[in-house]
Amino acid sequence: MPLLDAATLTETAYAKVNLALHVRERRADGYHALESLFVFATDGDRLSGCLDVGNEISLTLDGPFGAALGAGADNLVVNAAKKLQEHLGEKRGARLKLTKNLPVASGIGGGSADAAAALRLLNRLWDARLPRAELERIGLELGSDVPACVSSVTQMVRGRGEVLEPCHIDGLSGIPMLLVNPGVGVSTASVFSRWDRVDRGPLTASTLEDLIVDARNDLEEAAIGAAPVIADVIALLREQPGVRLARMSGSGATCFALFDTLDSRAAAARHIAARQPGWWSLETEIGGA
Ligand SMILES: C[C@@](CO)(OP(=O)(O)O)[C@H](O)COP(=O)(O)OP(=O)(O)OC[C@H]1O[C@@H](n2ccc(N)nc2=O)[C@H](O)[C@@H]1O
Ligand SMILES: Nc1ncnc2c1ncn2[C@@H]1O[C@H](COP(=O)(O)OP(=O)(O)O)[C@@H](O)[C@H]1O
Repeated sequence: MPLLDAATLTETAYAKVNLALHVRERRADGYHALESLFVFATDGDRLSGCLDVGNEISLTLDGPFGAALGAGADNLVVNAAKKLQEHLGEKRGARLKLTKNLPVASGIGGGSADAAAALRLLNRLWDARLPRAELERIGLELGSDVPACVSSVTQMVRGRGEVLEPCHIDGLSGIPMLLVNPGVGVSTASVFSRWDRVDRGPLTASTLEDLIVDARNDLEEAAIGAAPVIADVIALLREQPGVRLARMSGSGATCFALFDTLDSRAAAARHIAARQPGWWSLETEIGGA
C-alpha cells in the first residue's frame, strides 16, 4: 500500500456552465463583449500536486479524457504554473497530476477550470498567499474564462470575461443538472467568428424564471452551424420529462438541462444513454453560491 503523502494538495476544477450567454458586440481587439451567468457544477477535473525538490514543473495525466491532451507546455495547467512562477519571480517546482474527467474544448471550461485550479493549488503549495483578485488578474492572461473559474461561484460575467460580479439567484444552488456532449469538439474562436453580429439585448435575469424565459445563448446558432448535432442534443434534452431549462453552454458542444428532481434527471440520463450510447454525459448539480 502506498503511503499517503501528507504534502500532496488537491483541488477540484469545477465544470463551468453558462446558464445564459449574451454576446453584445465584437470589439476592436477581436474579442467579444459578453454578458453571461456562470454557474459551476459540483463535479469536474481533479488536480493534485506536491513540491518538486529539483524546482521543475511536471504534469501527468489520467482519467477518461487524459489521452486527449498533451502534458507539455501548451497544457493550461503547465502554463498556469509558469505564469505564477513568473509573477512571483522565483523558480519553484511542483509535480502535478490532472485527472481529466471533462471533455476537452467543449464549452464547459475544462481547460480554464484546470488553469484556475492550478493557480489556487500552487498559491497554497508555494505559500505565495496571493489574494484572489491577483489570481484572477493572472488568470486573464491564460484565458477569458479563467478569472471566473478562480472562485468558481455563481457570477455575472461581463467584458471579455474579467468583470466579475457575484450573483445570487434563489433556488439555483443544488438544482439537478445533466451535461451532455455529442463527442464533437468545436473551436471557440471559430464559433465566435460565425456569430451574426446582431445584438439581441442585455442579460437582466434576476430569477430562475427570467433565465428560462428571457435569456439566451447567442452562440447556439453559430455552434449549430459548425456542428449540427448540437441541435439534436438540445431537442432531446428539451423533450425529457421534468426539464426546466435546456440550452448550450459556452461555445458548445456541451449542452445542459436543469431538472425538477433527481429522479427525472436520472431517467433522462438513462434514456439518452440508451438512445445515444456514444455521447458523454454527467449527472451533477449546480454548486452553492
Ligand atoms: C465562450 C466562453 C463563454 O464562457 O466559453 P467556452 O466556450 O470557451 O467554454 C468564453 O468566452 C471563452 O473563453 P476562453 O475559452 O477562456 O477563451 P480564450 O482562450 O480567451 O479565447 C479563445 C478565442 O475565443 C474568442 N473569444 C473569447 C472570449 C471573448 N470574450 N471573445 C472572443 O471572441 C477569441 O477569438 C479568442 O481567440
Ligand atoms: N488542461 C486542459 N484541459 C482542457 N483543454 C486544454 C487544457 N490545456 C490546454 N487545453 C486546450 O485548451 C482549449 C480549450 O479548452 P477548454 O477550456 O476545455 O475549452 P472549453 O472552454 O470550450 O470547454 C482546447 O483546445 C485544449 O486543447
